Amino acid sequence: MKTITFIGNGNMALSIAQGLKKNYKIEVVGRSLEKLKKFEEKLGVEIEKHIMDGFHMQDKTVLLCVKPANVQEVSKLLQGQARVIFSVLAGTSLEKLRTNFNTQAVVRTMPNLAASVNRSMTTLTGDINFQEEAKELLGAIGSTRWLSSEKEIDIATGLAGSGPAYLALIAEALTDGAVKQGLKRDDAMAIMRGLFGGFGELIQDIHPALLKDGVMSPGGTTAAGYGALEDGNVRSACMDAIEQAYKRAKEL
Ligand SMILES: NC(=O)C1=CN([C@@H]2O[C@H](COP(=O)(O)OP(=O)(O)OC[C@H]3O[C@@H](n4cnc5c(N)ncnc54)[C@H](OP(=O)(O)O)[C@@H]3O)[C@@H](O)[C@H]2O)C=CC1
Ligand SMILES: O=C(O)[C@@H]1CCC=N1
Repeated sequence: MKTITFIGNGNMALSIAQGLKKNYKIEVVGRSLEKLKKFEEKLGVEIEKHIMDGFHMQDKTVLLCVKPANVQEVSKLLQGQARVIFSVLAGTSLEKLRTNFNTQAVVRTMPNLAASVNRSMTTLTGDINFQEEAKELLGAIGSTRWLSSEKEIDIATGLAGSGPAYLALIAEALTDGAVKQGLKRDDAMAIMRGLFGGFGELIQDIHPALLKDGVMSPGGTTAAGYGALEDGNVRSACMDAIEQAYKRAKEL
């Protein structure tokens, strides 16, 4: 079994490790043995645990899962030259990764929180020689799409990386709206979850505009509600959200 070396033991590392644990041996490098043990407990399989300071990554296949602000601090603690680093760090350029880390190759990846349920939409870019390996590795946690530039992965970060948070806002707001009109909270939550489950399937094959046309009856309830969303500038706010997320990715 091939070994994947996670550097970082946070949420994203755990979500990805969940998807990989059946087909790969997992090694995790962190700052505290206690946290590494908790990671192992949550993952439910035995892992190799290593402290970051002085860790040798010679010829290893690394999944870098720390925060963008940790790059310099973390890189100073590591020794040896990695075979390849797959980074999940938002907005952190290939150049910055190559400058800080001793590695033969670098690929940027942008998974999302659905990695924990094997349904991540992960975008990829970087060393073209590792395109197939990146697709196979990150394909274990959902769908992948290789992009041809860093600009594109920074934009996609706003769409699919941050996207679950934006959709969660919509989900919570619609549920609150139903509660405000008198629906019980438990019922509203169950209905909202059913809505998102079915919508997730539908949107795979139908253009959003056609899906909307199919729901909206002349003079009906959907048209009434849709008008309120347009009055509230939801469309424009969604487009601004992607713009602001992209802008932020470039600053990281
Ligand atoms: N959350 C998400 O939905 C997504 C996140 N990402 C990216 O994933 C990366 C990790 O995010 P996430 O897992 O959510 O964050 P977490 O906060 O859960 O994990 C961060 C990890 O970095 C480690 N760390 C923090 N500070 C330092 C430091 N100074 N030196 C060494 N290690 C440090 C933490 O160690 P310790 O446990 O010891 O504190 C922890 O293991 C980020 O770069 C983010 O851009 C990408 C896509 C989606
Ligand atoms: O908010 C962030 O910066 C990270 C990247 C995408 C999702 N979470």
